[in-house]
Formats: sequence, C-alpha cells, structure tokens
Amino acid sequence: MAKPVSIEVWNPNGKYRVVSTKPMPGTRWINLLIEQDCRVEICTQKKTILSVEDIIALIGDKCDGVIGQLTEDWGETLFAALSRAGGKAFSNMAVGYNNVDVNAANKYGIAVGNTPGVLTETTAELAASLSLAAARRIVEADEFMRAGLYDGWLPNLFVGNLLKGQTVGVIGAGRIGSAYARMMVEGFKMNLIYYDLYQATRLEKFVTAYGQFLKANGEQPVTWKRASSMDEVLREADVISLHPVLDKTTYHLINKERLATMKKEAILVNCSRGPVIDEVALVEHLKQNPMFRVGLDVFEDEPYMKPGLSEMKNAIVVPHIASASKVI
Ligand SMILES: NC(=O)C1=CN([C@@H]2O[C@H](COP(=O)(O)OP(=O)(O)OC[C@H]3O[C@@H](n4cnc5c(N)ncnc54)[C@H](O)[C@@H]3O)[C@@H](O)[C@H]2O)C=CC1
Ligand SMILES: O=C(O)C(=O)CO
Repeated sequence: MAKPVSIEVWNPNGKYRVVSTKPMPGTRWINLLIEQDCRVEICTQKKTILSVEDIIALIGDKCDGVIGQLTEDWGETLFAALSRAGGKAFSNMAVGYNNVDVNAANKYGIAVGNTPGVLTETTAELAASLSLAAARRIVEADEFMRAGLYDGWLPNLFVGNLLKGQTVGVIGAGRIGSAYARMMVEGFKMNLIYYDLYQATRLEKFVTAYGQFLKANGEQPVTWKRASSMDEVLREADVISLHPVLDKTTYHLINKERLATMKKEAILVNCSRGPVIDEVALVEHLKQNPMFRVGLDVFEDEPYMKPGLSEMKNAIVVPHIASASKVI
C-alpha cells in the first residue's frame, strides 16, 4: 500500500507517536501508552499479514515506537526505517521472537520487547488438546459421524491409544513444555522423558512428588527421565510435544531420519513454530505410517500447508490458535 488507508488514532496530541500494526484485544495497553503521553495509531487495514512495505508506510517520517506481530518480518529493513523515523523501541506481541532480527535492532539502538510467560497455560492446553484429539482420533471420528457413516457400535471402531501409563516426551521443557508435561503427567498418569539444554528442576520435583503421592495411594507411580539426547526422546516416547524456541539449532529438528526413529504409532504435536519440523518429510512419513498421528498448530510456510498435508487423515491441523483463549 502506498499510504495506510485505515488508521485509528487515540490521544492525537500525545508527544510520542506509537504505531500498532494490528488492533489488539482490550484497551488497557492503549491507556498505559496514553498515560505516558503517547499518540497511539492502530492500523485497522483489512489485510492479515502486512508486508515490509506496508509497515514502512505506517512508520512514516516520525515514529517513536512500534508494536508488531509475529507474522511480520522485523529485520534490517524495518529497523533501519524505524531508526530513520527516530524510533527507539519495538515490541513483538508474541512469546516467540524468531521473526525479529535482534542483532539488527541492536545495530540501530532499538530496544526489543516480547511477551514471555503470558501464553504458557493456553499453549500447553492446546498441545494437550491436540495430543488427546490425536490419541483418540477425535477429528476422524467426528467426520465419520457427520458423513452419516455410523451404523452402530463395533468393537474395532476408531480404536486409538490409551495414554495412561504411556510415556510423554517433551522437547524444550521451558515454560510451555513444562506446563504441558505437568498436564499430561498429572492428568493422564503418563511417565515423562524430556530433552532440553537445561535441567528442568521444578518439573522433575513435581513428577517425583506426584509419583510419591500415587504410590502412597496404592497406584503405580509416574516416573521422569532427562534424556541425554533428543533422539532418546524420539525413540522412547509414545506422545512427543515440541516446545523449543525456533532458531538455527532447532530448524528442521524433526526431519526424515528422526521421524524414522519414532514409534510407528507415536503421536507428534507441534505448538512451537512450524519450521521446527521438515513438513515435506512429515507428509511422506504420515503417508507411509497411517497409525502415526500429528497435531499441528503451526506450519512451516504459515499460513500455507505443504502439499498433501490437508489430505492426511492422521493429521489434525488448526490455524495457530494456541494463544486464542480468554478467561470467562
Ligand atoms: N503456538 C502458539 O500460539 C505459541 C507458540 N509459542 C512458541 O513456544 C516457544 C516456547 O515458549 P516458552 O516455553 O515460553 O519459551 P521458553 O524459553 O521458556 O522455553 C523454550 C525452551 O527451549 C529450549 N531449547 C532451546 N534450544 C533448544 C534445543 N536446541 N533443543 C532443545 N531445547 C531447546 C530452551 O532451553 C527452553 O527451555 C516460543 O518461542 C514460541 O515460538 C509460544 C506461545 C504461543
Ligand atoms: O506468542 C507467540 O509466540 C505466539 O505464537 C502467539 O500465537
């Protein structure tokens, strides 16, 4: 767009000009900025993903700060434009900041913010939902029902995987990975194996204590193991959920070779970032292994899916909705 066509302005006489590339929920954030003497401009353009050119037009000649979205490419070009406009701060409305070139921001003296911690439970809950939906074949069964194919109960109809007593694998046991692990261990009495660069001490203590509680109540205790490699998790776990940051160490962490090491009936869940999985290799693996199932919230070329993925009955796909929950 040559000029932003649709802008909502709050506090027009504010001293500092802050641009938000999207409308965001609520007004608390706007009021906080107004309290700091900011004029707040919100782009209300009906276009889901703004291009670099769109955002340069929004920044204009004078802009003190921008609040942007994970769908935008905040690299050298945008930080240079923001710096030319006198900008000093950029805030990414997301936990993940793989769309932000922090080195470029540093080069132009622009401070970068993100939103760590605010989406921990909601993302873990979606990962748990995808795990259950995949384990119990909920989407396939729903489609079958709506297609009018159900003509009576059968002993073998949509047999899925029982989670109790199986092993849940977590790759990236940070805030979200640990919250997910607790849900699966406590909710379904699964044993835990995890891989992270750092020890998840609190998570380990939680599983130990829960195991002791179960034992004291005459039940089989749950166990935990910190794997020495990611491959150990892939080999041993029945359900594997990916929660690392996306960077060059985690790009295509799950590839053809690694998929081949997983159990034939394993479940793989990804609520981190799409490029953590080589999606072309995944589609091929799903074709070859009909009882292998995936639950995906994120995609390698978001918003697109790699060819073939949408036809796979053993894939559950949702449009990046892990954060989309409200307190009611
Ligand atoms: N689908 C969605 O809507 C959402 C997705 N996310 C994604 O989830 C990611 C994780 O978020 P948090 O748990 O809050 O971050 P976090 O920083 O608490 O956890 C990330 C973990 O990944 C680990 N890690 C880094 N490199 C690794 C590697 N090579 N192998 C194994 N582990 C590695 C880190 O040590 C850390 O413990 C975010 O970076 C974001 O991309 C976050 C929120 C919502
Ligand atoms: O906050 C994030 O990283 C998200 O992916 C939100 O959807």
